[in-house]
Amino acid sequence: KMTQKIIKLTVRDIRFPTSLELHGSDAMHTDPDYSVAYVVIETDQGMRGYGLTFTVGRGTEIVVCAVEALSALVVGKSLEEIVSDFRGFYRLLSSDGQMRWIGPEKGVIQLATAAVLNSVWDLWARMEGKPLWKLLVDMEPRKLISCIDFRYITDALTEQEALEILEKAEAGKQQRVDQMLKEGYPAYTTSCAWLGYSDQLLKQLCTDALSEGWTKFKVKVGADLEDDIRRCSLIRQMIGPNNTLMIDANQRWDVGEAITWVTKLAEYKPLWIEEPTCPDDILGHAAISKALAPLGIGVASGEQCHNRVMFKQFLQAEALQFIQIDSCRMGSVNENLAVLLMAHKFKVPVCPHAGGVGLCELVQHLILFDYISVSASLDDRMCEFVDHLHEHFISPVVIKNAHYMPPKDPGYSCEMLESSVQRYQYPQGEVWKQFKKQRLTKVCVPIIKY
Ligand SMILES: C[C@H](O)[C@@H](O)CC(=O)C(=O)O
Ligand SMILES: [Mg+2]
Repeated sequence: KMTQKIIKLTVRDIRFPTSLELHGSDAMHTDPDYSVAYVVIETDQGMRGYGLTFTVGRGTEIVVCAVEALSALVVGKSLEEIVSDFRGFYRLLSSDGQMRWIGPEKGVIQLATAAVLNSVWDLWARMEGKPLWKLLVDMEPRKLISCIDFRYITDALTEQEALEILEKAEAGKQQRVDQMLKEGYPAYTTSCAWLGYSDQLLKQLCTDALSEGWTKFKVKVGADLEDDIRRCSLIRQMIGPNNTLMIDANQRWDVGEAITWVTKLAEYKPLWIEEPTCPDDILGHAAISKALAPLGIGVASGEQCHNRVMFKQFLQAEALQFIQIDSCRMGSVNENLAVLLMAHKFKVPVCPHAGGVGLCELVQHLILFDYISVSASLDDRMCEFVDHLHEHFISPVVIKNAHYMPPKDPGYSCEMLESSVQRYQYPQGEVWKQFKKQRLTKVCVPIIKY
């Protein structure tokens, strides 16, 4: 099976008009249309692998172009060739002598790398007949290590150290698999409190979430302090003192501003402030972490952290207390493995970013692997959940009692319903043609203040 050659790669621009109802809105992304560059690879024997990367609307066409530019590096290869030297293949994609100039390993080209490699991992897991998390959990530590590009991170984590972490976690692995199959992985919800939601909607969604068993909630902040105080106070009252609250500013502030603003929200006892400032400002995050530590508030970031080298520095600078990996921002599973192992060495809990479209479906595999094969701990750990657009996936996430239940279907859970792909393809899908016809260029209610 593994000798099958990949003979075709297609990529499509799929957009969902989520901005109409301000789903996903935050202080910086006021009108996101949750979207994906959706990749399908096909072998000479008709097997398919599915992959995607997430975007928020305009610009997806640029990611599609970048995927097309990478496709020549994949088409013609057999899965055997790829996975027998996955590190080499990762490098081929991320360090192509000409294309690396438009990165390297960041921005659009890294999103495209993620989409392509996600489809390769999906194909591999399908060929093995396992969900991706199980493929990873069953893999020999040495084989896992051979998928990681350690270039630029050996000052923080050597191959030998990574191997030792994985070998040490072999003990008790089966028990943790059984536990996950029974209980699932703990999750928190961001669905109640997008920035553009009214107080009434927030209350309704929070009431529903509490009745469904959610105990951890994230609220968007950062556009207007008075609004933040009102919303945080409302949600804290609703969830009570013992449930967990997190706040997310999506990069809105300068460093000093972040410290003063969050100090004013401290009485609502947030566990973390997420993305307080520019996602590239490592020393800024370190300063914020230091200033907020006496208030018991940690700093979380990662959804726009573009590669392992950035995460390495955040860890070295003690700039984050929660690491938020993302399945579609960095170089797929390969690069996420490096970050999970570094986070473990630096003793920083991983709480993945999910939501968007497809991000929950994908990242659940990585966090299950983290618990079973790396961290062996659930302390201070939880995976984000957002309740949008799961109906477009062939194997949507299963949430039970606020926990992710491990996926059972083979693959990386990336495959979308072909009917959804056709309907939402931009701009030719029926949904977008309809908007054009009605000249309804998606008018958003401007309730977000600047
Ligand atoms: C634009 C996205 O919805 C973003 O707000 C998501 C996010 O920050 C999160 O889920 O965390
Ligand atoms: Mg966020």
